[in-house]
Amino acid sequence: MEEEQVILVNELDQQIGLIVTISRKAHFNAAHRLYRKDWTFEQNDAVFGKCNNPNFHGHNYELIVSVTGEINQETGFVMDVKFLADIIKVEVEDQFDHKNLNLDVPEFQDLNPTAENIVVVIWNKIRKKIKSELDLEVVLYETPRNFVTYKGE
Ligand SMILES: Nc1nc2c(c(=O)[nH]1)N=C([C@H](O)[C@H](O)COP(=O)(O)OP(=O)(O)OP(=O)(O)O)CN2
Ligand SMILES: [Zn+2]
Repeated sequence: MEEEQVILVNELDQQIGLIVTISRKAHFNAAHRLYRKDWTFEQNDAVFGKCNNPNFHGHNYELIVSVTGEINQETGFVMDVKFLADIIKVEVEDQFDHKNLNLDVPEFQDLNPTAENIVVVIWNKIRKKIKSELDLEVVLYETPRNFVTYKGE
């Protein structure tokens, strides 16, 4: 019995200082139009092509949110993934899902909703809700073949 306890303590000791990444997937469906308000239709057409359709078009966005940090010795968590899921729901899904990004989402009133700009907006919203000692990375798939990554660097 005593021998078992010693082994257990040693195993726990080995976890100290280990850095682990936890990830949570999410998705939202949204419409957008890529264009600049200060350009003519022709200028926008030349740069953004079919994405400049004035009647908008939509994507099934997929998200992978990753948090990296030290394992808490008491809980065994980097952070509770349920807590991360709740942050994503409130900060991203509730704000973006089934919305027109250009018309419905304040962050894109004057910001072109490209995948690059969307991932930075999402990162900033989630960053505010995560402990400062944890690192955050967000990967956003706009289509199954097009995706962007932002780590705040
Ligand atoms: N750098 C970026 N380029 C493009 C973005 C972007 O956000 N950043 N966005 C678009 C459009 O939103 C467009 O709707 C993307 O769709 P599409 O070109 O149809 O992408 P697919 O992966 O479905 O296309 P395939 O070529 O059939 O693989 C364009 N560019
Ligand atoms: Zn698009």
